[in-house]
Amino acid sequence: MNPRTADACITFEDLTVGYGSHAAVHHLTGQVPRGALLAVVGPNGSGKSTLIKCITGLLAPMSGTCHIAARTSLAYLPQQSELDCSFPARVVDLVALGLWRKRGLLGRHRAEDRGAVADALRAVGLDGFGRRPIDSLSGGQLQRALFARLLVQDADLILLDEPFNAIDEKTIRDLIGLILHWHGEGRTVVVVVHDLDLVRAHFPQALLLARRPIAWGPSAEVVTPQNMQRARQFQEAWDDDAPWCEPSPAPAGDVA
Ligand SMILES: Nc1ncnc2c1ncn2[C@@H]1O[C@H](COP(=O)(O)OP(=O)(O)OP(=O)(O)O)[C@@H](O)[C@H]1O
Repeated sequence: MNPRTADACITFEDLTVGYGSHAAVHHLTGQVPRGALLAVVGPNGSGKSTLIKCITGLLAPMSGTCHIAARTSLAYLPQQSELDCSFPARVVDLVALGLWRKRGLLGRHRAEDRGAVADALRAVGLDGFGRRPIDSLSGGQLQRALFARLLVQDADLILLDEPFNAIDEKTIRDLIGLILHWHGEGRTVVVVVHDLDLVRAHFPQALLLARRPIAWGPSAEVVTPQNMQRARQFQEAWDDDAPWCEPSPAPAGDVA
């Protein structure tokens, strides 16, 4: 096991996590240093969302540990399919939810908060959309509004689960720009991504999962045809009804 180092933001020690008695991610060991920009990749059902949920604390480890450095504030954007945006709220209300840690859920917003929300809407290209009901937004506009909420949340660790799914190319480019900006500010950003060209182009580090870690390190070394094929083979051969597995050596990551 890797010792926890001072600059680690997230430390996994032989982490296994899943649902009921079914493990979805097995034996993950490694560290995500503060300030890393990490893409989590892998075939469908390979455990990417499960890992993100474990980092947020929504899912407890079945064995091993997932440790977040002390005093790390965390922001999480689930897949859009997990969000219910049918309730009657305006775009400004959705974005202002990012302030709840500062103000509490029912806290009164100050002029500076309204300014922060307006700045965030401008930064994501939604100037003038504040009073629109959220159920009137397109998928791309909604994703921009959710990124505005992340902006006002101002977290040290940002977790994004498939933020580019079903989003037009211009919006993807703009959202990538925001992610790179957060990276430049020294925040730690972990993103589940399906588009491997985006990973190669913009993400310095990648973790390839297929129910267990297949590779972890610089994206150019991880996202290779050989590794992707290994991941697909491993995923296809996976038996969900197999008995509890024994620990096996797996690549440990320590990304910079
Ligand atoms: N709530 C749940 N209850 C039981 N099993 C689940 C649950 N969510 C996911 N799983 C199972 O855990 C495994 C990993 O799922 P997960 O959603 O983490 O994969 P993923 O890599 O994010 O997939 P995708 O790319 O399709 O979003 C799958 O076999 C899935 O069916």
